[in-house]
Amino acid sequence: MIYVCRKEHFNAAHKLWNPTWSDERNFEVFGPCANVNWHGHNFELIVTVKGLPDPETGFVVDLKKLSTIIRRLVIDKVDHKNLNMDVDFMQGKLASCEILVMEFWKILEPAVKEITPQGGLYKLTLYETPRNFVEYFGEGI
Ligand SMILES: Nc1nc2c(c(=O)[nH]1)N=C([C@H](O)[C@H](O)COP(=O)(O)OP(=O)(O)OP(=O)(O)O)CN2
Repeated sequence: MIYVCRKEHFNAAHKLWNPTWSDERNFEVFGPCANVNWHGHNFELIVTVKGLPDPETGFVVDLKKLSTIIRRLVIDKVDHKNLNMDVDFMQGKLASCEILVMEFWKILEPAVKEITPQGGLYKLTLYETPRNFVEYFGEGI
């Protein structure tokens, strides 16, 4: 098996806030990430596709097609947006990296399968800052 990766970029605003908690509890748990007037990040999303190379193209997946799918289905919906307010699939959800990457998986997995007959989506890696990142393998959905 070969693992093929495509990295995309977006920037977005959010705040970490649990609406069932008091303001005090939110500030205590989330600190500056609960800033009422939001804060922003330069996110990096790495999509890893697993599969076997097609004997006629040598490709596990056409990276141009993969990039187009990621941009159309995910990046265009979150880039320069407020994740709490503007993004349909994040409505009513906590805007952490963990929740975000699980929602990305639900959207991308079927679309990646369509262009990767001999494989499929293997891993999503989401960098929120250069030092904070999460990895997701599609478990528990
Ligand atoms: N498990 C999670 N923990 C945290 C998340 C998250 O999504 N999942 N998010 C945040 C904040 O939104 C943000 O990432 C915090 O940024 P910051 O503390 O500034 O992190 P940096 O890497 O930029 O800065 P350091 O100085 O290296 O801490 C918090 N936790």
